[in-house]
Amino acid sequence: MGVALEAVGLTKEFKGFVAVNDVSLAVEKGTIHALIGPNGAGKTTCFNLLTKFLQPTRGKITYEGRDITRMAPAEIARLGMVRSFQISAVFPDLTVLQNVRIALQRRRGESFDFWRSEKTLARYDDEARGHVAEVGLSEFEGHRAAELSYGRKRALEIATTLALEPEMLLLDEPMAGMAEADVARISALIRRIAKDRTILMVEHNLSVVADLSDRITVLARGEILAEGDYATISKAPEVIEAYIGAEHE
Ligand SMILES: Nc1ncnc2c1ncn2[C@@H]1O[C@H](COP(=O)(O)OP(=O)(O)OP(=O)(O)O)[C@@H](O)[C@H]1O
Repeated sequence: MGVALEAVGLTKEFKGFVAVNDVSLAVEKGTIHALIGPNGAGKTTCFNLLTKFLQPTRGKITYEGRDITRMAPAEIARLGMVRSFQISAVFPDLTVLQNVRIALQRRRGESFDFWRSEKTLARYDDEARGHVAEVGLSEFEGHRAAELSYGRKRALEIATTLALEPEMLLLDEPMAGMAEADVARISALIRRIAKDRTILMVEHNLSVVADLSDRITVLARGEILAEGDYATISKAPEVIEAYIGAEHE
């Protein structure tokens, strides 16, 4: 299928402290790739580098073969690589459908004064309903976002991200703060949206990682410790040691 996102020699130093050290990884198109590791491993820093929220000290990042190392997050979003939950703000007082409609409007680069013309916006409704259905929120389309359960808010955030028509989604701990029932629902949702998209996620919940990921990169102390499918990495002695060691730190 080919590579969607690739990092070569990615390094980030904070005042001499090396948070990410010479990390190279390739996310294959059409796969779910997870970035895991014990606390302080450098996952968030690495994720912020890949999504261009941080500038690397050294290294190169390419998306679909294009050098994106110096690009801004908005530029790479236009190329089809979108980070969820940060870019797509949810407006609590607007309904589910209105929130997705606004995201559609933003994608088209149209004016943001959505309150003026209900008529103009009505033509987005069909498309918005499609995204709402894709994340399983159809019966809530008229509910204010603020009224939704935590898990459904996350589903709405994903819907607003899908409105940007990403080919690749970067998910930052999609299961964080989720109740057990929501974990199952969001997992199913991620699997569904991954059918024709590429996904890279940082996730702490290892059973979710085991369940969803085609490939996993394990970081520890800023470096890649192991890479492979879950069966492979969960058996690797260095991975077991890093997780156990981290518990005792
Ligand atoms: N802006 C910063 N300035 C200085 N040090 C930083 C900065 N951001 C991160 N670090 C350090 O880099 C290391 C890696 O942090 P990072 O947040 O990337 O790890 P993580 O794997 O995401 O951890 P966690 O699972 O606990 O969120 C940590 O030691 C952290 O203190």
